[in-house]
Amino acid sequence: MLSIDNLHFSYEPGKPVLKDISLSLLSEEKLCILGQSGSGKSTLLKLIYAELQHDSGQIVFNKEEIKGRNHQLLPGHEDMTYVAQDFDLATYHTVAENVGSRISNTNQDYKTSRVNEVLKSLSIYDLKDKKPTELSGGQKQRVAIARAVAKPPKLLLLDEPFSQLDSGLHRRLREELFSFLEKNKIAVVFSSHRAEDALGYSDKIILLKNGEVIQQGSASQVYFSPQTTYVAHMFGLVNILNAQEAGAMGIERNFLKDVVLIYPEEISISEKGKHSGVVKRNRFMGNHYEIQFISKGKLLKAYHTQPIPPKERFNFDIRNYRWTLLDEDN
Ligand SMILES: Nc1ncnc2c1ncn2[C@@H]1O[C@H](COP(=O)(O)OP(=O)(O)OP(=O)(O)O)[C@@H](O)[C@H]1O
Repeated sequence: MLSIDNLHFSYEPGKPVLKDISLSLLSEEKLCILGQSGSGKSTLLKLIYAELQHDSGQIVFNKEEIKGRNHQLLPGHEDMTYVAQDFDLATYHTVAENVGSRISNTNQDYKTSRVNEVLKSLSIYDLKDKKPTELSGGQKQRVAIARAVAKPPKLLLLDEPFSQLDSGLHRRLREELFSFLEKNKIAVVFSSHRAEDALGYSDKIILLKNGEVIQQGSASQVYFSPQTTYVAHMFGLVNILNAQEAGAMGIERNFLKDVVLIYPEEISISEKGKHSGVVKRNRFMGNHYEIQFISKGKLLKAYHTQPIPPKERFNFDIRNYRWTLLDEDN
């Protein structure tokens, strides 16, 4: 349904912001553009929506080329909706009016029931008679998303859809929104700087750094085979061992790669483990403890169900690891 080939874009001549971007998306698929602030996520979404004009490359949506802002009177496409970071709600209209604004008035009963269904699905039914000025940032964000899906598009573009929400509400809305999109068969391209959004909620991830795709694939491909330490660090805590430290752990050298990467959950603490370590400190993380320990002179981190007293010696096994390339930024 969407394919992008060799896309290049710059806001100012000679200062490329997106370089050689290629990706594809099938109907009903979910794609996450993952990257740190300034990596080019919003710019890529704006190009797909033809809010900007790409310098070269091709964007095809539903077999139609999106030629860019200079080639169409208004941005967008009838089968695509876009929720920007500024929401752009109509201030003098109620939440229900905003959400219904893209649904035709020809069948009022349908319109009312569809608006109510969407408001309930996104837990904002109670806000239906309020005006946007009476809402918090997170509530406005949900109203903007509700408006974008009330008349179901084939493709929804979401720029950092959970940025305004605290973590509890973020998890709840994320679950509600993605269930709604799946039920309504709506494909989505969304941007996030948070890897946990990408992991559980996308079929594909593209990882942007300084305007370039540094890796793309399914969530598990990217998680388990990160091409660089930068990619791995996007997913949180990792242990990185240089060749010498890896050798001391009995891990065979891979001469094409720089370092060994081990996720904390890949270290299992057990009496019969073939390595040993001494506990430096424990961190309580709610449903587990992060055990920081020294083994062969290297500080490592593992997860465990219980704390282990500092200075205590224990045994562990490394269940999985992979060699990868060192990225100087991480
Ligand atoms: N209107 C503009 N004019 C010039 N440069 C811009 C403009 N908008 C963004 N940029 C630059 O383009 C680069 C990519 O910005 P973009 O907003 O796409 O990144 P992002 O990954 O979405 O960041 P964030 O997560 O902070 O929104 C940044 O270096 C930014 O400073």
